[in-house]
Amino acid sequence: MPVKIKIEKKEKHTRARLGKLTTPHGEVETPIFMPVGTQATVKTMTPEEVKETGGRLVLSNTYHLYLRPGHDLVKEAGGLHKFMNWDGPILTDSGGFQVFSLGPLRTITEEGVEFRSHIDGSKHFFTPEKVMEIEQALGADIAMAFDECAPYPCEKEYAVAALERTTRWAERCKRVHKREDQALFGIIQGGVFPDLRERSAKELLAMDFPGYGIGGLSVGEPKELMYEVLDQLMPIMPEDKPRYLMGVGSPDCLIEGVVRGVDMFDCVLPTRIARNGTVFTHNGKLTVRNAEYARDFRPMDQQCDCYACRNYSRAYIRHLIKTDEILGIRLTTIHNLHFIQHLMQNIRQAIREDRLLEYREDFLKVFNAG
Ligand SMILES: Nc1nc2cc3nc(NCCc4ccc(CCO)cc4)[nH]c3cc2c(=O)[nH]1
Repeated sequence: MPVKIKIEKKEKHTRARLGKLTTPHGEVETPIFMPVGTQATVKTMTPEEVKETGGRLVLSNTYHLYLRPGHDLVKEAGGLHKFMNWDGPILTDSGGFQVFSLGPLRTITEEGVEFRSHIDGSKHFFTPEKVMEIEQALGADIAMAFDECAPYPCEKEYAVAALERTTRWAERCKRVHKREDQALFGIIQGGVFPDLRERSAKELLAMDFPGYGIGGLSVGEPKELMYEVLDQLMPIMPEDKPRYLMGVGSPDCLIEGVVRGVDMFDCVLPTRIARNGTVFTHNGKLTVRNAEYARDFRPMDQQCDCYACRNYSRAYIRHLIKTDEILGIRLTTIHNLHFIQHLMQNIRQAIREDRLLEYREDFLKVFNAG
């Protein structure tokens, strides 16, 4: 059993759990936020810097690495860990979300998805079997099944068809997945329809995957609707398997997801907005590139002890970003990753002390007031 979760403590007033996720590349604490390294790098960060901010498990992406540099090249390099010099656990998403996001550039059939590369328009065909070949070549500790992520909004019939195909493709993934040191996670679909979510979960739980992604969310639906789907879905999830809410999220969504029993999260948000010159602070978001900070010699967040906040001012970081100096987005990235990991550390401590609801109230009162 290469990947398993051990629940250390259940929070008294919520469904939140404190756990330890064991993988072939080490053990990590949950709830966990996983920085996204789509093309085998957490953008602008060295692996040491990712670790320094608190990152322990990083994501990479099958679709992107298949297109560039190619999974065969990564395999030849000794696999993803060696290639990107990351000695901790890695999770690869299957590309289900990417190929479905290509819109008109893709054709879905029962066999698989024909799509055109977003880079050069060349034609490719992903089947569950092909995606398993790619993920096994990349060698992540956790590989996500090839699924069909229904858009939001969509007709219930569409969500049914996507759920049913996702179940059939999960079977096909499981049948060809042979790598013993890699855990294959199923992905639950079903759109925002509680009955479909329950059906998708039950069909995939019957296949006994070591962990489960909750897909089809954070695709444009209102946050309250996502929370409602989780309220209905989480009670039927097994206690002893990791629950991974894919593509989430912002600080409020992370807290709300943990309250509802989610163990694992990933999102490009912290690193993406950092490159646009926006950072999280305990008072909410701050766009440090704005003119109002030109002569502001305070740190980005006066309550933050990250490398960027200990050594540089808003004025300096704004100057770097305005002049396209690469150090600027490196500093905002370091800060945002540190901010999110520090939030997860506070959440884990609040679970230990059975005061997660108080923590949620205190954090959001100040964060949302900003
Ligand atoms: N295989 C698979 N992967 C997924 C990845 C996802 N990622 C999301 N949401 C991410 C949304 C997202 C995208 C960009 C930004 C930055 C904006 O500045 C923030 C969030 N939902 C997702 C659903 C699925 C899914 O069903 N199946």
